[in-house]
Amino acid sequence: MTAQRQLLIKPTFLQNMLALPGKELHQIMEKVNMLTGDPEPAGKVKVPFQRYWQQGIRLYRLRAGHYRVFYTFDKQYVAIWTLRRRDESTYEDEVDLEDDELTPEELAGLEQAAANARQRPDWDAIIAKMQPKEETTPFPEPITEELLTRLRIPKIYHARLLPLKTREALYDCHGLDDETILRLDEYMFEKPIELIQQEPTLQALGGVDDLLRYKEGELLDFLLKLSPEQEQYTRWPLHASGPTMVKGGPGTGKSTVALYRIRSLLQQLLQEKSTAAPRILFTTYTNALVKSSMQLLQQLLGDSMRYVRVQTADTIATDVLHKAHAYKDILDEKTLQEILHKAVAEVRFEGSPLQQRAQRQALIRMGNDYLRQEIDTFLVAREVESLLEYQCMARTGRKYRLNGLQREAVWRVYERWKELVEATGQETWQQRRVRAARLIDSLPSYRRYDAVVIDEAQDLEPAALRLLVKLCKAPNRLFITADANQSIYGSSFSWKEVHQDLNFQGHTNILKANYRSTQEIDEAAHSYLTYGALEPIEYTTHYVNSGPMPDVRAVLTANHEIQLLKDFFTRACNALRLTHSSCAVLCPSEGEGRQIANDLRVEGLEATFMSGSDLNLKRPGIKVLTLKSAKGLEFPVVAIAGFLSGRYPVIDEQAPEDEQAEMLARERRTMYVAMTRAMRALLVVVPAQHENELLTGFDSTYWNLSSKQ
Ligand SMILES: Nc1ncnc2c1ncn2[C@@H]1O[C@H](COP(=O)(O)OP(=O)(O)OP(=O)(O)O)[C@@H](O)[C@H]1O
Repeated sequence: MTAQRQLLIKPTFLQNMLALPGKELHQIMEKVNMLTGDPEPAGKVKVPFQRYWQQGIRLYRLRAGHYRVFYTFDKQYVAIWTLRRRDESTYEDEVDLEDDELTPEELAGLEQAAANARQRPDWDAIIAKMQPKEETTPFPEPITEELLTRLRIPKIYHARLLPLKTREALYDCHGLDDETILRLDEYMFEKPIELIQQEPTLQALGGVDDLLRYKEGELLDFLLKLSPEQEQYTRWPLHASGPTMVKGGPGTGKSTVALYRIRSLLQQLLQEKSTAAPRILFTTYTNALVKSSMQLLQQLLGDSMRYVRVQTADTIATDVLHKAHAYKDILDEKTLQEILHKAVAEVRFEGSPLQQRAQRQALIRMGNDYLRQEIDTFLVAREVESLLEYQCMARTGRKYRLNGLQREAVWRVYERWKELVEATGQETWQQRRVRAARLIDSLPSYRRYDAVVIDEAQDLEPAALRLLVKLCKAPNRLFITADANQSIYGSSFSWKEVHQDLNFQGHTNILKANYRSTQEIDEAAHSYLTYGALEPIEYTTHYVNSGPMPDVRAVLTANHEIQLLKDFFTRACNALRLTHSSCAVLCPSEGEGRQIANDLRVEGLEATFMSGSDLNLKRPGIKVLTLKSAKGLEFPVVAIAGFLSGRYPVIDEQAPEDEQAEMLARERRTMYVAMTRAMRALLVVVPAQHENELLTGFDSTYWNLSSKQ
């Protein structure tokens, strides 16, 4: 008897299943069950689907009454992709094949064709085929009460849906939620196999029973099937000799692995008799990421979520200060700028008049922005205690070299700045993190965690990391994910410099397959980052998805920009079978973002600007965000726009050249992060009338520039 393979499914198949009437459902479930025992092609019943094999997709189909089940398999699993009603007129190529039983030679020929297949399909041709050819596309069958009930479409929408006759009317119908639109669309018009291929693969651990429970509404979600490479990193043993770090380019699944790692840690801890009730801390960079991680963890852990705390490092730092009765308010931006101006104006230098003049000039050349960065992310965050220490330090990550005299000038300003800040009774975020990391040692009653998982660590300051390390009961229970090239706030530092426990030697792994973006988007973003990268960027070596090349378009006016965005979103949504809720515009600042959201609304598109602290990704319509607040998130369709004012990037032209280069590199990394949020379609809109260093360097090998201008 052959061993049962693991059952995997694509979301499209789940949608198909919902539409099945009861009798057919049982017939299909029997076939699916049978496939997990024996998926090998056999006679006319289970055959390779020739058209897709020639494109390199090893798809098979199985006859099941009035339906066909489309699936792939290997030694370990069977993955069910979709279910289609048999309709001889629609599937002529299948009918041809079906009548001809394949000989072993023909099958070998298909194997060869699949092996030789081009890696990148002709997306222009595929998309052209997906676009509606006529003005209206009628539904192939009427919408009925019975159908809506089977599809689990909420009763409140029925009256609105019953009179609809065309696809366009469905998308134009007000007051429907996106899930309803997509569910009906998917039922009426079959989704192209190329798009189903790009869907994540889910695990039905309980086999067909899980599918039946889903149909009954008892099971709401399925877990993602991780790759063997990812799986391995979720299982790093509890008793490893040191902390673990997982690196990897954007979209390689670092956050996903971190979340699954928690599940595995929890299972291990619960098995260990010595741990009463395990406590695990998961931290990530922003509140928006905290929210989305909590939702995923809830799905992953169910009731065991009670053992996990999800927070930003800053929330924890604040909590520590409250517990230590040492809380201070955070200084606002305006006061901070005034304090720095005052410190620079009042600072007294030592040495000869010539030396004093040289120090003053050094400060002027540096500019206040640079000085502020030096104080915040270097002197305060790295807890430099004396001028001597500062003079001897390697300033890792800072391009602009400072000689002894210049360092002394900065140090004197820093001393005055500290006094002025202290006089306000308030503090900066950097100071708060440092104080919390120190105070935690004086709080033995503050509960430590059995394990700490830190996501997006590249942007955490050393003090925040140190605090998190101290909160973990043992260094080998630390798990960190990071990608230096996505660092958009701080500059790089060495982990061991932060804390002796952060020694990752022998415990650093690199994820190499990108699951989020198409190969075309990821490669285009990499080519753009060539200037600005902090680490070599040739990490990613395998892509799961492919699609058309991303576009760069130049515009002259705001109106032109809005028309371009509107056209891009409409085309992309049509081709990818999505609604506008899957689209995002990423802008350099809140001002530009609000304006674009407003202009899109005037054009009749639902669009909302969302600030970093006010993200609601479930909200229908186009999301408009700043480049920075999109960190860690993802959207199927992304446009980067809002540069017409010519105000970005903000680079102080008075600053020394090295420093300007450093600022530009940071801005380019921010753009890179924004580009890599796109899953399937990406457009960058640049101003036509002025050159901008941030918006140059689009190589035509990777970017579609044909329509630039
Ligand atoms: N094995 C997998 N199969 C299918 N999808 C996956 C797999 N692993 C990750 N994904 C999906 O890929 C996307 C990117 O994953 P994730 O956010 O974990 O990547 P990341 O490396 O943390 O990205 P970034 O650093 O760019 O924020 C998510 O939608 C995730 O669900």
